[in-house]
Amino acid sequence: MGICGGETRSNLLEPIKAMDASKTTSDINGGCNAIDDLLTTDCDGFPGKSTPKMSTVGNSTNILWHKCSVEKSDRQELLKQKGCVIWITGLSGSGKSTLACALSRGLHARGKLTYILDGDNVRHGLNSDLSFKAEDRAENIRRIGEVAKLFADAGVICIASLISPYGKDRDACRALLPEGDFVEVFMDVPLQVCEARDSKGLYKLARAGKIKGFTGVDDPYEPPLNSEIVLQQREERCDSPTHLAEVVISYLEKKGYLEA
Ligand SMILES: Nc1ncnc2c1ncn2[C@@H]1O[C@H](COP(=O)(O)OS(=O)(=O)O)[C@@H](OP(=O)(O)O)[C@H]1O
Ligand SMILES: Nc1ncnc2c1ncn2[C@@H]1O[C@H](COP(=O)(O)OP(=O)(O)O)[C@@H](O)[C@H]1O
Repeated sequence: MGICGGETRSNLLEPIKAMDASKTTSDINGGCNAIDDLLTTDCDGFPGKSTPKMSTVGNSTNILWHKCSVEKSDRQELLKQKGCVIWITGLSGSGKSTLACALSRGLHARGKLTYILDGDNVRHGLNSDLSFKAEDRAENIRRIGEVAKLFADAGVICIASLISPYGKDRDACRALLPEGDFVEVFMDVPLQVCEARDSKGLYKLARAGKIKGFTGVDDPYEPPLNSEIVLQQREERCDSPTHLAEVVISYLEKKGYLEA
């Protein structure tokens, strides 16, 4: 990749300079002081003269990480919040989607940018190729974890709500993020309560043998042991979704995620 036809070096620098008057060109370009430096290093906007070190990740060979001078901290400053992932896990019917929505509403009302990745919804598109067998659930969780990481890097408070039944897969998603940025919320609702709610009629179908491998019925759910937040609901009617959302919002406030 080279400098595009008609664009001069100084043309290309203008948007960088205009971006943040408080930063020096050196700050913005990660320590590159002169245009000649820019041309011999991997700073963004210019190709390096030296051969860059290529990587291999999984089956992707000869790939190169491109760094940009607009960083996560810049986006967080713009949004006046810190990007993170709220990972809501629990049985079907435990109230994950309801909490995700109440949380999004509560944060939106405080001027905070959120985005929900709901298992059910993501399975309508990106993950529509995945079934509910163990390896597909693992892949569902992995992909949602990776997408959530991108949202957090964008500075967004990303709310992932999916059953995510396996501890190993949840922990792998946690490991994708910096310490503290993955907040696991366990909807600790007994199977009997979820089954009594049965808002989609899926438990009934599972008990009748019409859905095979339904979580909690004939497929496992591994309760998390070290969640940042545990929301216990022992009866069908207990804390309102708004109240539960407030518990999560208070946690985020205390940990400094609602300011840049
Ligand atoms: N076999 C089986 N087991 C569990 N759930 C099932 C199944 N088949 C379909 N559904 C519906 O899919 C929703 C769960 O999708 P997830 O992506 O959250 O599941 S997982 O994390 O991959 O286990 C789940 O939604 P929620 O009720 O919101 O959890 C169900 O609507
Ligand atoms: N805090 C709550 N108290 C009582 N009922 C709830 C609560 N949260 C959700 N519900 C009800 O439980 C059912 C399942 O909620 P849902 O959010 O769809 O769960 P999940 O996404 O875990 O399957 C719905 O009928 C919903 O109205």
